[in-house]
Amino acid sequence: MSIHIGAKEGEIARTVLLPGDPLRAKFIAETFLQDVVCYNEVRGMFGFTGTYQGKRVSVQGTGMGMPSISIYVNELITEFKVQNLIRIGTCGAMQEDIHLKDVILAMSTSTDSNMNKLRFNNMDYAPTANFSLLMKAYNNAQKLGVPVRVGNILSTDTFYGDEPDDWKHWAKFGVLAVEMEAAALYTLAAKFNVRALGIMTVSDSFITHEITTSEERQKTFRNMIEIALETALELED
Ligand SMILES: O=P(O)(O)O[C@H]1O[C@H](CO)[C@@H](O)[C@H]1O
Ligand SMILES: O=c1cc[nH]c(=O)[nH]1
Repeated sequence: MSIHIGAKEGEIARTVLLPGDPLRAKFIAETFLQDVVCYNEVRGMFGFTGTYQGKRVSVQGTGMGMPSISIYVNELITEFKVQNLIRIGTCGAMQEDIHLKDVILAMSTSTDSNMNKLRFNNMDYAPTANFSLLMKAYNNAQKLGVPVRVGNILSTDTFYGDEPDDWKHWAKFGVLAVEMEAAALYTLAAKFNVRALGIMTVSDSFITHEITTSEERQKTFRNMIEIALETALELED
């Protein structure tokens, strides 16, 4: 048991899927896993362990933003010995050729957060996905027939920015989409020498101002979740 996760020793699998929304964790556990046990309800941040095609997998909500995910990731790694962390989130598209419901594998993350500036004495660190996880996820997406984009994303501290055009600067430099957690996840995974990857589904577009309906979200989240679970099958404990 850790401060924010009420699981007992051994109740969390070595591979954990990390949605921001704890209700997405519940949906995934109920829809995709067998023999499910809910190991955490602290703060309503549900965590479940079950099996997918016989493989033990956990799914843990992280909340929104880098301070929140950092708490869960720290505890999952240091207290529960988690080795593989796969974020499954939503993001906003910042390029014209990225559309609603597209799936993005975040190879690297830019950020406007100060967390790593503090950590690295005001110098820049480049949070990067684990290549083995990235390659496995890419190959599984191909096998499942799900087209994916691979590239740099933005992890922001501000869902509601002050200036409506702030995102355009990142877009000009090829950043694909924006979310709010991957930079912290990748940094902590590197710090503790474990593996991390972010898989994101586009839920809205900064270009067209379209947003997905809840039905569309549910259906397309399936693609991202299946990529993550098929990847989990290939990982050693
Ligand atoms: O859908 P999730 O995983 O929560 O991810 C995205 O959605 C939230 C903002 O609405 C942020 O957490 C952002 O990263
Ligand atoms: O952080 C996020 C997530 C989804 N869409 C956005 O625009 N931002």
